[in-house]
Amino acid sequence: MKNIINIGSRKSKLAMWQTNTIAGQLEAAGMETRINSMETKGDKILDRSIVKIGSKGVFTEELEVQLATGITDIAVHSAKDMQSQLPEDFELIAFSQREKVNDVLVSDDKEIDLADPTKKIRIGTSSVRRRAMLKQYYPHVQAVEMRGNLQTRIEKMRNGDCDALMLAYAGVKRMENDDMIVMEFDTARFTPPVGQGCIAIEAATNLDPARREAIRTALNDADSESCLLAERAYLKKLEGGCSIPAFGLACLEGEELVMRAGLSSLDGTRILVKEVRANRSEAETLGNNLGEYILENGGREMLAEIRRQQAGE
Ligand SMILES: NCc1[nH]cc(CCC(=O)O)c1CC(=O)O
Repeated sequence: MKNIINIGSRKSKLAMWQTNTIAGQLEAAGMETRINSMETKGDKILDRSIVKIGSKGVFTEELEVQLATGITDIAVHSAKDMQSQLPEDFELIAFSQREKVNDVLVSDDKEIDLADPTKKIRIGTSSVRRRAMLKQYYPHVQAVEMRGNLQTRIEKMRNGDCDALMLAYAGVKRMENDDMIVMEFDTARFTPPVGQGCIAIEAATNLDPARREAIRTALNDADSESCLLAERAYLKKLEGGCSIPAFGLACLEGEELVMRAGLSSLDGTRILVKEVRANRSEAETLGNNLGEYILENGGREMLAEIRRQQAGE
């Protein structure tokens, strides 16, 4: 019995899908698992945007308490929901193989066409990045604030709150709503946020090293890890989490990492973007340098303005 891996997870349907997938991989590697699911602060507060709830790690804090006390060995997260700087004594020990990373438009109206400026289309999203990019590339489209899980959002859309939803393909696919996808956004203009499509495994740094290694061997995808190290180094340089409209995507071309990342102003009128390449062994340096470049070329001022605007909201 003592070799059971205890896994912490949020209770949402997407979180449980991801956790069950991870548990399945551990079981396939010969380990026994037990899932300990809970509602976090971020799941309970649905009437305010994440920016306004204010505290960092609203989806992770309570899971980290369980890791620190040894109630759980690992916690399963969407990589993109993780802060770039984890609290001391915690680390990400594995990254899953990645799902398709792009955003999609979900609607009951198959005829919806964002490119037609005569149509008044309202798109539900709570993401500042998606809001800014929509303003940039489809200025006639209206973004409306929309939180809650995928099922809630689809319900709100059907109640008339909006005409379509902009979401990560990964979540839509995992919830088996991919039959409602009416458009796929290209990653060159709509570059996804750092970590999209990837599941990250968090542990306390005091986790038994043999357990840590066994878990990592069963779960870690080396290609995913290279990309995520670059992307997370970028976000860390910007001192960002999911509340700033930063974006970053690294892909492997052979042994070379190609990374495209940037930052948008909240109103979507300005977008900074840069693409760089390096050998995958330089993943973190690549992300860090790209962050430095963005900061030095207008990003620092843009970030300061974003933080002022968000503080005033
Ligand atoms: N922000 C919430 C969130 N966190 C992870 C996913 C989807 C799965 C993923 O991108 O890994 C979503 C939904 C969305 O943004 O549409």
